[in-house]
Amino acid sequence: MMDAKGYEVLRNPFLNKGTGFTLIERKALGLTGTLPSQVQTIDEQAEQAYQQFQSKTAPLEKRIFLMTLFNENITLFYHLMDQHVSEFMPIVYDPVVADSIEQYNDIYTNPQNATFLSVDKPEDIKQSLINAADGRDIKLIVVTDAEGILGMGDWGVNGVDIAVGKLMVYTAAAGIDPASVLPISIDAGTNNQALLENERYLGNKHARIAGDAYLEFIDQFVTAEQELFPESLLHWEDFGRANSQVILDKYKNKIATFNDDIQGTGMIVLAGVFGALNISKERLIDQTFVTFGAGTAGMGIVNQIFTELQEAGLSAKEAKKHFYLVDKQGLLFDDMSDLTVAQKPFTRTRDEFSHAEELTTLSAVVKEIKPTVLIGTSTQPGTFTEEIVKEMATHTARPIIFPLSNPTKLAEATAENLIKWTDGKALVATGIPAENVEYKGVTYKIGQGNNALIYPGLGFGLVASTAKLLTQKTISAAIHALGGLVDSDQEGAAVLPPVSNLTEFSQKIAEVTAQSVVNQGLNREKISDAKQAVRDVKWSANY
Ligand SMILES: NC(=O)c1ccc[n+]([C@@H]2O[C@H](COP(=O)([O-])OP(=O)(O)OC[C@H]3O[C@@H](n4cnc5c(N)ncnc54)[C@H](O)[C@@H]3O)[C@@H](O)[C@H]2O)c1
Ligand SMILES: O=C(O)C[C@H](O)C(=O)O
Ligand SMILES: [Mn+2]
Repeated sequence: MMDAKGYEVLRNPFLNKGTGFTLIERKALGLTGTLPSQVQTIDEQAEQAYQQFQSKTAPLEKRIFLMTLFNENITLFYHLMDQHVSEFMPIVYDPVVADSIEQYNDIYTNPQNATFLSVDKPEDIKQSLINAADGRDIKLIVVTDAEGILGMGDWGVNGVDIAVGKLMVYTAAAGIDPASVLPISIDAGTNNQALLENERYLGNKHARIAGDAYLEFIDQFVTAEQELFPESLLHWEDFGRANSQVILDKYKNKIATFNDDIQGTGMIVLAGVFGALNISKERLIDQTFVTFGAGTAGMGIVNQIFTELQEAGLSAKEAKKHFYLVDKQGLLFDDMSDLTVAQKPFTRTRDEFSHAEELTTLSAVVKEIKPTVLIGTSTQPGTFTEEIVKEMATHTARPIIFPLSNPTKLAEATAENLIKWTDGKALVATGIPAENVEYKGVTYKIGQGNNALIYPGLGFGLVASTAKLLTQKTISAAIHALGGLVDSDQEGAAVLPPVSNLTEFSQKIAEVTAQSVVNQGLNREKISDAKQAVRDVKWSANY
């Protein structure tokens, strides 16, 4: 790749600078005459590209423009994104990434250097990874099988865009070298009937392969991936409820890996709860949690808070009493036959209640339990109703309410309604970005309770410190790094720091993560100064 010449250089987005090539470079690379005579600085190029970006009105058009730019000139793309992080995040990532996944077949363009692995061709795994890496030294992989894309269900091969989007946030937020990353789609088939019937669908046109055959394919993938990129971090994204925890448990003590929906979400939500408690001046051990939607994310959140309650001195038995899980069945009881492995330890018994059989709705549970914290990862829009929220607010001075389901159309409530219904008392975080809420003369800032606020720093810290494993100790350290970054005394303060500071706090999370890895002796390479190690590998988007 480094010896590329002429159009090979211009067509390689990792190498291309377009009109940014100096005359000397043009001569050396055989580009003389292939570009107009003026040489532009990257800022001049960025200004022109931004103007073009702004001329598009539809969010999906904006996204297509940015993806085309990415495919042409990666350095310029990130230089521009650096200047407009808060504006670009919702376009390259959630929520607009959801539109691009839904319309993938119709707007298909060059797949951003992604790897496509087919469950029908296990023999191709290794060569596919080699082809897509194209000689690059891969340090970070985001892989999805797209069975649970955000809250939208199964999107088959279209889901590759979430892996691409997550990686773009990694580089924009934490500064991981884009040449060292690889997005991967595992095409295990799809159970999305509309896709199967769509003539333009680009993935395997058969039902999802499940069970042992599926897990065997995953294992072949992990083996090949580890063999080819032994120092890489493997990030799992948007797998289905039945597989996500199983896969994580299988590999978490063997390789550097994490599941973003389970662990990343657990981390950001606990950080948000801490932020809220800083404002209300209350203690974690005094909270009662109702989680609505006890799936991958919901149980990741419960487990993270459960761990923290024990850190705070509670026994496992005492800590469990703080949780009430609500899923499709209503409150989850130990006698139910359709519980997941993750749910089982946190169920309740019917004899705890005088009318257990009535606790089949969120409304009934909130009335009965009087929670202080309500978390939504249910994929069910509008389910945090005015009645439920007002009921909660009558028993709790500062109710903590996080409607986290993505994308926008699936959120359990809007921040604005939560502030109004509780007369400004609710401490709110939402999954997607939310505007400030003006209410009775106070400006309420709304934190974004999205794992994107934490996984880039965490992952980059692991890569920079050449971590062999991710431990609970490191996870806790990273969560606490995010605390104390919000001015909680200001009226209407947010529970999490703003996305406009994403690069700043991702750096801090990365440093704390790297330090924790080194403290535990989990680094592969010798590292004398963890902070310096993070600075050393940080990539910046300049020529
Ligand atoms: N903000 C974030 O950082 C973040 C992170 C991860 C997931 N999420 C969002 O959380 C949602 C869930 O994601 P997941 O990966 O956990 O999916 P999942 O499928 O694993 O879990 C969803 C759960 O909701 C339950 N559910 C469905 N209908 C319900 C109903 N009517 N009442 C109660 N429960 C119901 C399902 O049975 C399941 O247990 C998605 O919308 C996703 O976008 C947000
Ligand atoms: O992708 C996001 O916006 C967050 C999260 O990973 C999700 O699945 O919703
Ligand atoms: Mn996700």
